[in-house]
Amino acid sequence: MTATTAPAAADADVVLKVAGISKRFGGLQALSDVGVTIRRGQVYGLIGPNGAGKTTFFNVITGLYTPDSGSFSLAGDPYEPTAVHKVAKAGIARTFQNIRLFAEMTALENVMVGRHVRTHSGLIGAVLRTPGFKAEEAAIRQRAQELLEYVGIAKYADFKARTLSYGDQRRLEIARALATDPQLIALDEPAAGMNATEKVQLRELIDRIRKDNRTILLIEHDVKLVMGLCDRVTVLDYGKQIAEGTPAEVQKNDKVIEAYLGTGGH
Ligand SMILES: Nc1ncnc2c1ncn2[C@@H]1O[C@H](COP(=O)(O)OP(=O)(O)OP(=O)(O)O)[C@@H](O)[C@H]1O
Repeated sequence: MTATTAPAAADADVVLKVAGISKRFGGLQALSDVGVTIRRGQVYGLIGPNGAGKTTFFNVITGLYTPDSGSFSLAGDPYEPTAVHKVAKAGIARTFQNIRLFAEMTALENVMVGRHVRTHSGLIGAVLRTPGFKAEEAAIRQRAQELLEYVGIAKYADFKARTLSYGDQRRLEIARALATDPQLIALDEPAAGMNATEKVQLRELIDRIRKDNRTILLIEHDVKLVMGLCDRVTVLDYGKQIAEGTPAEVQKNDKVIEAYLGTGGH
């Protein structure tokens, strides 16, 4: 391979590339020049002590916060993370630390809402119930049902979201995110509040999503889960990226030990 073709080939499987992200809240520099490169099929972890900037980073790349600086590309195309719906359309789906489902809608309907990001009939079609809308709606319903099966909660399809257990609500959020056919699925503390059995099941699900060649960005406080699951990890501390590498590499990093692991975890 020649030197000129190598960079292009090396970048061909890059899903998310962000560089130079900075974000200040008043006098607080929440992110300073943070960048990540995430490749297709990777589970990429973002860890760091409380207040390190993980959620801010997530919020910036998913359009909730406007960064002060930074460049963004998704599957080789630049994207502007200026609004949540634009980011979803561009191909990043996310879940939230505090689950955000439509509590009074059924599990199936929650996933169908996610699918609507990729539909065409729009609001007018929905109101007039045009034939095109009805056919599309049937396809959406079927795909939503398949996704509930995929995450293991098909039997709750007709249950209101609020009646599902905590672990199942998190699975439902993942199904809804997958319904958008994302290039990247960003999971914000998916294991928070889960018991040991639920964590094992979550790990299996994330592994399965990866094997299906999806790409995952993960914020997680459970260091064991992150280290066992992720291909690469970035460690933030006070808004700065203090380490990047494989789990084995970052675990050995002195700055990480001092800033994070050495404190006994958070
Ligand atoms: N909207 C905001 N306005 C002002 N300050 C904010 C805002 N969001 C976050 N911060 C501050 O930015 C810093 C980084 O917070 P962030 O929530 O990103 O950290 P984190 O790593 O996700 O923490 P945790 O693990 O506790 O969720 C913190 O000092 C926080 O208080």
